[in-house]
Amino acid sequence: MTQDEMKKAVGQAAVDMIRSRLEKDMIIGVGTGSTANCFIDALASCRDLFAGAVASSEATAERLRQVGIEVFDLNSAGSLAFYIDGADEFDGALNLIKGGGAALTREKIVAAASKEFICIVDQSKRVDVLGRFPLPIEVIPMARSYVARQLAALDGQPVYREGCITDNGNIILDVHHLEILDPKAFERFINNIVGVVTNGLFANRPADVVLMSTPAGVEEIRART
Ligand SMILES: O=C[C@H](O)[C@H](O)[C@H](O)COP(=O)(O)O
Repeated sequence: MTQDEMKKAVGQAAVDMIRSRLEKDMIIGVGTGSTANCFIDALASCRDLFAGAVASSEATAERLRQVGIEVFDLNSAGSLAFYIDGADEFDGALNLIKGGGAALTREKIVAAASKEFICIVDQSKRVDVLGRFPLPIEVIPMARSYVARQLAALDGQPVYREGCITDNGNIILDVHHLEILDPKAFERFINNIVGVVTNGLFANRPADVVLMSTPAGVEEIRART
């Protein structure tokens, strides 16, 4: 089974998980990336069962509209029933690293506004300790050098993502060579650096459930207690 086939399978599994819980007036949150795109494609078959979606990026909004799903502004949508999105890494507590596609800030906002976060990944995203994937940080452009110096002092190696401007008009620094042993504290610490908009750790709002695609099928993973 190829990675693309695993992404399609987990996109379909997420639709299977929520289909019977959709309601006519319900608005759901939809994430960004290649796995989220597979979810959107599978969701199209249910478009008459719910009102529409809030998108975590301009790219997702466009894809939702293409398959006939109405896109709502979060400010007029209220609380969302579900948020379905991919991730770049997840650990046993369902903490995530996200933002490989530069959509982390809007993703974090939509996740925060959602009652249940269903994360969809293939098995390559599972790690014991977060940090193998460089941690994306969205930064106000004028603060780029200042924030990079603060991050370097943490023993991380910040790398400017050349040519990437987020949907919010900001830049991304990817921090390499981290071993994130306390994701909740690290998320808060990075967010306290002046000039940081947000970082790609989802630890203070982790996923509620991870659907992980493997060649043998899709596993449902809940956090270890
Ligand atoms: O900014 C992008 C998002 O956080 C994505 O959810 C993440 O990068 C995973 O993307 P993919 O499903 O393409 O691996």
